[in-house]
Amino acid sequence: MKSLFKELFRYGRAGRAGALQQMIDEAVMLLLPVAAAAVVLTWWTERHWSWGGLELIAGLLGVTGGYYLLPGARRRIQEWTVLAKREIRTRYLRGLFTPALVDDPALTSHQVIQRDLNGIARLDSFYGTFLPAICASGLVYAVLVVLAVAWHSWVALLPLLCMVLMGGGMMLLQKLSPTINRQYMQGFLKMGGRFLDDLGGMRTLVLFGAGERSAAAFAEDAEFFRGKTMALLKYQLQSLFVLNGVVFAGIGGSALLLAPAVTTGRLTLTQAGVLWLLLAQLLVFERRLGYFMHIIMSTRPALQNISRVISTGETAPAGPTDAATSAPITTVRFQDASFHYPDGQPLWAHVTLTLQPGRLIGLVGKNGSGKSTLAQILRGRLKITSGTVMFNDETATQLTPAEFTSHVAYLNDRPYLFSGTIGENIALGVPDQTGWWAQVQALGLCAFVEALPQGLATPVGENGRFLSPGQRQQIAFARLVLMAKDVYVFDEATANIDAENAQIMMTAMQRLSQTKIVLCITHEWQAIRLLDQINFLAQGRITTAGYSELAKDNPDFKRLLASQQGMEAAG
Ligand SMILES: Nc1ncnc2c1ncn2[C@@H]1O[C@H](COP(=O)(O)OP(=O)(O)OP(=O)(O)O)[C@@H](O)[C@H]1O
Repeated sequence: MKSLFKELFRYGRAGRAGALQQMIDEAVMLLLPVAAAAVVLTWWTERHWSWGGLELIAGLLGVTGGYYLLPGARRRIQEWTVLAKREIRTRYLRGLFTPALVDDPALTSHQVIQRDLNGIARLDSFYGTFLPAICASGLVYAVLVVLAVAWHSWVALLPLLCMVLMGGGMMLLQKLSPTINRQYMQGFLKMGGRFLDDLGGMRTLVLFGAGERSAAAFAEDAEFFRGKTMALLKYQLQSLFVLNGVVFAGIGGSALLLAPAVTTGRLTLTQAGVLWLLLAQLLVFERRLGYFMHIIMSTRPALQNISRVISTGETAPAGPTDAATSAPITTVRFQDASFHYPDGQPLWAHVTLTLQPGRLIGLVGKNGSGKSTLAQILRGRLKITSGTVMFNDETATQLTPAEFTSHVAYLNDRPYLFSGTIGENIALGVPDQTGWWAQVQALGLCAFVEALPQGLATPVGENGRFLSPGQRQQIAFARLVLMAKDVYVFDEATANIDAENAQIMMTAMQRLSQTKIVLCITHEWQAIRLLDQINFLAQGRITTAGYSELAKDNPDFKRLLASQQGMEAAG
């Protein structure tokens, strides 16, 4: 928690000094009513004006009046808050786009929006409440201690006692808090995730007449969230009850304790009044701090995540193009490699295969045999559980996520297109905007663009919905080729597109494989036929051979082909 506060304090540096000035000034202002009370009490008990008190009031008014005459004096805490939040948001968003976090399961869009960006918005309480309250209570407590020592009173110990009582009460309640906060956040994220999902798939819901079922599921999530919100509110009210109870007991109790000191003459009424007012102010600030701790506990998961994303962003290179790119990868070798998911049986074992440019290499196997898992290992997203994977002379474990991103390109059957034009989508990552179209044409990709009236300037619509799936795939393929990677992994990239487009894609893969490592993962008969070398994955083992050899000798391969041909014949 301490390091979290330290980290928050370092943001918005340009506005920090000004904000601290305003905090100190506001804290000093708190002494004004105390000085005024001292003057009034002196006049009431001794029938003369306390000139010292009046001078103090004049001095305080002078200092604070002078400060407030400065332009923007009252807005400095607010300005710092805005600056710090802006910096945190910028660093967080930059961190989100580091290669290491691109596929982080804790950073889905609704988690980013609901938990983290919302968490940043709630940081107002840190800059605008917590720090001013710390500053004010520090000053008031220092004055209280000095006066209590000078007047031989022990009341300066009372705020410490109250703090212990508040802390104890809060700690007891906070034993419950992690569970309550976690469940509340889970409910919030689940409901938000379903909302975004339903919004994205609204047409599908309508088409399948599943709107009512989905509404019922949403209502269930909303009810869960409502229950957890009520639990959180109850817990917050209980905390407030503890905080208020201690504050009021402290204020009332201190008055009762100071009264005998006045009656026995150990303190004058003015001294007792001054001590009591300082105590009351201090306790009110302690209450504010207690409540702040409460808010910070509920924002903690977001803050921890924000801090993780920011530090990953700061330590990793800003993007794939900035990554330390070593020599091009010309060989990838799996040597006696095995893999299993933490909760599963071995998926495949003792795999040995070599990937090099010069021929189109395939990875073939039936659904669930572990092909995509192997692709994730090639991308550095997963690690094998035994054996070795070598990229040139380096083991996969030596490569950083950024290096994987800079060397390995991946395309599955669900690429994302942006709402701009075809040209903008293809040239998305191209720094030099000239000459790229010729590269695309050389692979035989995107020839359909020539027949479009607007050519490359044709809008693609939201996620490419004005285009056919095959056209979308070609654009995504071309976009990757222009990034000039060394290893290309096509994971079922020709699934779900028509035969003509699939043929174009396969031809482009063949051409690309002359200079780059290309691995085509597929279980489609039409695509399998075009592979130069097939790594066939069945029963957890890989057999490497050509098409005709496998089709002749391997019963599992024959079965896969037969079922594929059957399915394709059935349409
Ligand atoms: N993160 C995961 N945790 C546990 N098991 C997983 C995980 N991802 C995949 N699996 C399981 O591993 C097995 C292999 O999955 P994988 O996606 O690699 O197969 P595949 O051959 O690519 O299948 P398909 O052809 O359907 O894409 C499946 O049984 C799958 O359920």
